[in-house]
Parts: sequence; structure tokens; C-alpha cells
Amino acid sequence: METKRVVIKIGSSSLTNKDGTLSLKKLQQYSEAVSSLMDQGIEVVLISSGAVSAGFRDLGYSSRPVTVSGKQAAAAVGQGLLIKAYNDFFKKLGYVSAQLLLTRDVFRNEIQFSNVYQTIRELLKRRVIPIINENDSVATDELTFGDNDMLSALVSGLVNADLLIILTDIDGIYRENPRTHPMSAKIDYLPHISDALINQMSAESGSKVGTGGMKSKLLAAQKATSLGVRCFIGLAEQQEALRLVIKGNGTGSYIGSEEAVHVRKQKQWIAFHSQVSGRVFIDDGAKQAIELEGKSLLPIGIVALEGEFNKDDVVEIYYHHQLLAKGQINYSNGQLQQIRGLNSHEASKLIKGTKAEAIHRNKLILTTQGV
Ligand SMILES: Nc1ncnc2c1ncn2[C@@H]1O[C@H](COP(=O)(O)OP(=O)(O)O)[C@@H](O)[C@H]1O
Ligand SMILES: N[C@@H](CCC(=O)OP(=O)(O)O)C(=O)O
Repeated sequence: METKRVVIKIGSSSLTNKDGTLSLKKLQQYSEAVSSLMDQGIEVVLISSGAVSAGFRDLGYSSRPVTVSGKQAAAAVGQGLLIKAYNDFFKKLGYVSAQLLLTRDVFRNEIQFSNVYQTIRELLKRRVIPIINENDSVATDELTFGDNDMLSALVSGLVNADLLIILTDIDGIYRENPRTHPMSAKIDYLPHISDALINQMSAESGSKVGTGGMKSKLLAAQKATSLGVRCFIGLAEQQEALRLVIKGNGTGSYIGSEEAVHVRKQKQWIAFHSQVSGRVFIDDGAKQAIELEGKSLLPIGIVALEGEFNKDDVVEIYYHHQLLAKGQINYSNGQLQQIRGLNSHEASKLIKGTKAEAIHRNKLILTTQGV
């Protein structure tokens, strides 16, 4: 399969000098490597860390701050410097770049989620390079993506990328952290990432500047592959190295298969970002219809409801105690209470002008699809 659109995440560890400050030389190398992909006609979305590294010195810290407020203030100083450096390098290379700063709540809001998609699509259409970072200065613990690894996975799903490239300071995934276990074996390819593997991974960073270590990269790769996006984790500073990554010969580890199917944008939002407002419990026939036949959920198959919800809210679909799916509902709980167990004809007599389905199949995602 031809690789036409990639999301590239560059971690702090790949962009910094030994003293933790931003390395303009490294930033220039990555900008050149990205430009060479653009020259080949490949669309690139960049997820770049580095705001804290770029800002802490000007803020008056001698080393990278460790407090949340210190990092947030450093990011506020550094993000402008980071994006200016990228803009300048890309301009010299003949490209325009753009900045998007995102927080977790942007993804939770269906309209904002969609707006992010529209903006990136328009930028890519115009051959502009979107450069995305978390909006660190306003993010709170509840709102953060955890780190930019997860942000890059969610963006790769949103834009239906052919490949998510997570660039870091190590040449791939090892069974154990090679900094502490030098004899550890490298994993070249993983068809998928199991929870067991994630649990045994270290969250330790190799440097003082990185966040999350290999664990957060594997969590991100697991999310990306569940959204139908293949992943690469490893090294690629130079142009040629990045080209090799695209060809499948990069210095690192590959995850997922080319046959993976992208998940539709609306289903991604329902599955991974929406807030659940209630539960519907369904009977055997409805279970069979949604699970095995890929059908919509009709009111006739609903046996009970829980919670208060409105039309277009997201609810969980249960069969007894088993969570089967999530979906965006066409009725409020009050309306659904009146028509549950009824066929479409009977239901339409009670509630005029509404849809036959309680949840349309295009707005329903099964747990087996990674909810
Ligand atoms: N099993 C592992 N395989 C490879 N690297 C690991 C592993 N466990 C922990 N690490 C550490 O993860 C580091 C990369 O993560 P991190 O420092 O957060 O980078 P980044 O800034 O690119 O996000 C490596 O330098 C390495 O020390
Ligand atoms: N958003 C922060 C970096 C957060 C982060 O995830 O860092 P890293 O693990 O190095 O990719 C910054 O720009 O400094």
C-alpha cells in the first residue's frame, strides 16, 4: 500500500541538547527530513514536543522545571520560540507551517473535534505543514493527553494516516529498558500490542526531558492500531532515514498491518472521546443483530434503560452485565421509555417524525472494535 499521509511525532528527547535546551540543529534536521517527504508528495502532520525545553532558560530556570506551574510557564515562553524556529526552517525549504495547540477537552467536544479535522484537512489540501503540540499552559491533569505520544495517536486516527511515526532517542522497542538491561532483545515487528506487553514496559524516560518512556509509546501505538493506523517507533533524524521508515526499512520497530481498516471519524469520537450519559440494555435478538449482522439497534430490542440522556447523547449498550457497544442515540430516555420493546410501526404512532432506529449502525461501535 502506498503511504500518502503520515503523522510524525518528535519527542523532547529528540529535539534537545545534553543540557535540556532546544537544539536548533536537530530541529533543522527534522525540518529538512519532513520537507523531503513533502517534496515526494507525502502529506505530513507534525506533532512536536519541545515547548518546555525551548522556554525554561528565558523564564529564568537553570534546568528544566519539575513543577507543573514551572513547566506550564516554560511552555508559554517556549511554544512561540519553537514554532518560530519551525516556521523559519520550513520557509527556507519552501513550505508554510501552521500551529495547532490542543487539549483533551477539544477532543471531547464533538463540534471542536470536527473543527480540528476540518482545519487539518484544509491545511493539508494547501500543502501546509500542521505542527501540533498540547496546549501545556492551560492543560490540567484531567485534561491532558498524558503526553504527546497519545496525542499523536489520536491525531493519526482523526486524519486517517497511513502511518504514525513516533521518533524518539532509541532505535525501537526492547523487551526491557536497554538503558538498565543492556542485553535486552529488540522487537522489530509486532502485529498488535497486548495489554500484557504494555504492563511490563517501563514508563521511565531515557533522559530528563522525555515524558512517559516506552510505555506511553506502546499505549499510543495500541490506540493508533485500533484506529486502523500502522506505527513505527524509532530513530530517523536525517532525510534518508525518514524515507527508509516510509519504505518499511527504518531503524526501529513497526506495529500493525497494512490491511488494518480506518475507523470513521464519528465512530472514533463516540468510542474514545465522548462522555457517556446512560445505558441501554438489549435482548438476545438485538445482540445478534448489532454484533453479528452489523445492523442498527431498534427500539424493539431494548429491554431497560438507565440514566438521563437526550437525543444525540452517547450511551453504552449492555447485554445483561456485558458491555457490547457505545452509540449515539436518537431519542431521549423519556421517549425511549415509551417506545422500547415496540416495533417501528407502533413506535412511530407514539412519537411522530423520528427515526426508526434507536441507534443507527453508523453511530454504533462495538467493544470488539476497541471501545
Ligand atoms: N522497553 C524499552 N525499550 C526501549 N526504550 C525504553 C524501554 N523502556 C524504557 N525505555 C526508555 O524510553 C526512552 C524514550 O522515551 P522518552 O524519554 O519519553 O522519549 P520522548 O521524549 O521521545 O517521548 C528511551 O530512551 C528509553 O530509555
Ligand atoms: N508538550 C510538552 C512535551 C510533552 C511530552 O509528551 O514530551 P515527550 O514525551 O518528550 O514527547 C512540550 O512541548 O514541552
